[in-house]
Amino acid sequence: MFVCSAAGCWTSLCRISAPGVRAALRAACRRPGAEPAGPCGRSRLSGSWTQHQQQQHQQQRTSTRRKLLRPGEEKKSVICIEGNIASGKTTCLEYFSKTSNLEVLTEPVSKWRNIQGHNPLALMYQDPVRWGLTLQTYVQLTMLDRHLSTMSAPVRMMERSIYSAKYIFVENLYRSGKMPEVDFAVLSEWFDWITSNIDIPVDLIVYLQTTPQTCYERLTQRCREEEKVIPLEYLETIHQLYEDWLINQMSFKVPAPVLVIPANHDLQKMLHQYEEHRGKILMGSK
Ligand SMILES: Nc1ncnc2c1ncn2[C@@H]1O[C@H](COP(=O)(O)OP(=O)(O)O)[C@@H](O)[C@H]1O
Ligand SMILES: Nc1ccn([C@H]2C[C@H](O)[C@@H](COP(=O)(O)O)O2)c(=O)n1
Repeated sequence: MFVCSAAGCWTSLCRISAPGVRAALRAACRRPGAEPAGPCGRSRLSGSWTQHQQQQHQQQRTSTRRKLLRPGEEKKSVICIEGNIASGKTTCLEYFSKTSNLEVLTEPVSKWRNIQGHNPLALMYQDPVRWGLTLQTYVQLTMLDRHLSTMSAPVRMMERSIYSAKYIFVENLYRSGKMPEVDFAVLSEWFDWITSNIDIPVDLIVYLQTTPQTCYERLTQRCREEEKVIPLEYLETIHQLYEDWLINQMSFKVPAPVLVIPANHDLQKMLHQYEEHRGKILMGSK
């Protein structure tokens, strides 16, 4: 059972600027006995839905949504586009942004590059041991804010998620010895609290599967100032973490079914694949 001291919570909530996060934290705090809404461990889809997966998925969605939907309220779907750095996520979102009744939310990278005149993304790449916690705390807050923002269309397609922030990037910093244990513990407790007390619906994960080499070439071509220090080995580690999470499903719980799209191809072939998979991506989330 979740219990909180309202006065204590308000003191700390006042410091949080993201309004969506503040509202959700407040709502969660007012819900003694609120049920944890953590990851559910659904499995991977490679090209097609199995009947069992579809039934399980539908049952889970129905039972969750039954509690939340009011009469006449529209059913909404959230699709998260996941993949390595420079795998083509933003390009994919751009393509789908022309779809009607769909909103796209890119990762708030501009915020990570500029918070009140500071650039925690650049600081993290320069000195991960010192600044990893700073960046990842802000990533966690801004991703939560993205997840909780009011939907303006029945379908939302968003870049990455609060889950990959923790399971891929925080995990990588910690495992590579670049995040002190105490920093990892603080971030983990925040993450566990959030995912146990706040409903973060994800209906489908689309995994853009690339080789690290392809990402390295695209990253070099994109030429983002902060990322010039990234070596191929970094992308290889991120790739392996993604594969263990979404393909092998042996590291962390997967919060939604996974649709894998091979993404090493040139742009034209990628757009063709998106068109080919459009139904599965948009209807698969229903
Ligand atoms: N299929 C593709 N083939 C070649 N270049 C691509 C392809 N998709 C994206 N790019 C380019 O690669 C870079 C990274 O793509 P982007 O969509 O920003 O990746 P992400 O959002 O995953 O970091 C950009 O310069 C983009 O124009
Ligand atoms: N939790 C995170 C999420 C992202 N980053 C870094 C990785 C990239 O340099 C940049 C944006 O990623 P992209 O959208 O280009 O794949 O942010 C991170 O360090 N931690």
